[in-house]
Amino acid sequence: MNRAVLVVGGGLAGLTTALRCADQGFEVTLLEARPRLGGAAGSFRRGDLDVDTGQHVILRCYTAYRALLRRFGAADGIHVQPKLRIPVLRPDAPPSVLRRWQAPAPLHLAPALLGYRALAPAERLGAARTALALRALDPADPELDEHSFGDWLRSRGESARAVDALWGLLSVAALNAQPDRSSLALAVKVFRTGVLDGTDSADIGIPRRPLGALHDTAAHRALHAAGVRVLLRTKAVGLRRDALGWRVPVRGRGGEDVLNADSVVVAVPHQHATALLTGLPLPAVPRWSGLSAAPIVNVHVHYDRAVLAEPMAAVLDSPVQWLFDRTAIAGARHGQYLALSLSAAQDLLDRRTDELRELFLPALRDLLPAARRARVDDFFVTREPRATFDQAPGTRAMRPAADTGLTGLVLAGAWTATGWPDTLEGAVRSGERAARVVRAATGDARQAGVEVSR
Ligand SMILES: Cc1cc2nc3c(=O)[nH]c(=O)nc-3n(C[C@H](O)[C@H](O)[C@H](O)COP(=O)(O)OP(=O)(O)OC[C@H]3O[C@@H](n4cnc5c(N)ncnc54)[C@H](O)[C@@H]3O)c2cc1C
Repeated sequence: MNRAVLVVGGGLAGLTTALRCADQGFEVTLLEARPRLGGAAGSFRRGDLDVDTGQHVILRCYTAYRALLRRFGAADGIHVQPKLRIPVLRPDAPPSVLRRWQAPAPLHLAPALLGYRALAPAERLGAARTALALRALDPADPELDEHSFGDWLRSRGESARAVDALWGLLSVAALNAQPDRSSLALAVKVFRTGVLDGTDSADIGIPRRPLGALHDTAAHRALHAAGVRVLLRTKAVGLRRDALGWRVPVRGRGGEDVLNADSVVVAVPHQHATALLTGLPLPAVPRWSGLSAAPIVNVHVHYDRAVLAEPMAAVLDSPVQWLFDRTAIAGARHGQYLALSLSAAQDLLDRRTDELRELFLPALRDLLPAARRARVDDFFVTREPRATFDQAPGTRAMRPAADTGLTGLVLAGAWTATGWPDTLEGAVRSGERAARVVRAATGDARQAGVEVSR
């Protein structure tokens, strides 16, 4: 068996690939261009605060991601609520709560839909009917990916209010796109796997430690224990093959070098993969070059006192979308530190911090009476212009398989063809798949359980 595997990219996809390949007996080197592991799901320090590059939320149905955290010895780093409960705030209106029952699916959602005060009673009944129709759709049906979620909802008779205040409330956060810009196939995946098919699938998990503690510190320990060599601040700048295997020129703190490997797993975002693989005969590259990116903006507000009584809340009829209390997670020593997660944030990305301050502080005062009397001690903004790929109709055909068709060259990443949206769960599943392809191509394909082209 050819033993040396090089994994390029230390996000969740690369971390998973590296661990799985090491478990299979390969000699694994993991390259990461940044000084830390975790990719899009990391943290940085600002004064006394540990700030996540973007607030992340998981669902109980993220089984692969949660298994990876267990492998990191960090399963307690996420608190999963015992039963789905989402407070929904509106300015000048009493809050609603979306919650589930302990009943067989889809009955578990009856109270959430029928008691949801943000919709009129007829809209709630309509939404219950739409949920049943959605449950009959197959997310793997390629035809669904040709349509937008918004068009499909309207074809079912959903009102603009229901699209916005119920379906969009969840799908914008899950797909980082408005319903009219979201692939119906991916929306079906989100609502079936994430909400409708299992009683407890949608129970929400929120990190109770900074993402860096989970995906960098704890990941390093697991990689070390598995014998993976980790090279940080080391960027792959090309890729070529000769008779002896793959050659990967890299640039790092020590200057330039060329690393050799029998297999290379490219686990970098799609734009980087395109640049890295230029010149190789890969028919999938022109297809995935059609993928574009969508931004997420986080607005961070540190108040001198508590203003939000919930660990998190969704918001309607306001520029605020979702609110998270990050005080304890970030190690804030006083007051309350909130993060506002703003998905599909194309309109906010280029606005100056003082403009966002003028927009969001009054919006928070409208939602949270205690914020009207509170002093703002810190206000800052984090912007991720390429947070996810743009999960629009037609993107299914652009997402490549792990197996590139070139022996020993494998793809991973949340943007590859996982069937999942661009999420932590998709990233981890892509890494698992990539490790199976590496093994199949170099060793016992039958045992790996995958088909590989040669
Ligand atoms: C603000 C924000 C909020 C999000 N919220 C959620 C959420 O709530 N729930 C959820 O499930 N998902 C969420 N996501 C999506 C989730 O973070 C991603 O799907 C996932 O982290 C992607 O992992 P990945 O390994 O595929 O890619 P990445 O995390 O992008 O990792 C790729 C790595 O490759 C490295 N790299 C790139 N080029 C090179 C090179 N040439 N050489 C070496 N290294 C290289 C990069 O530095 C990076 O570390 C969010 C993302 C963002 C940005």
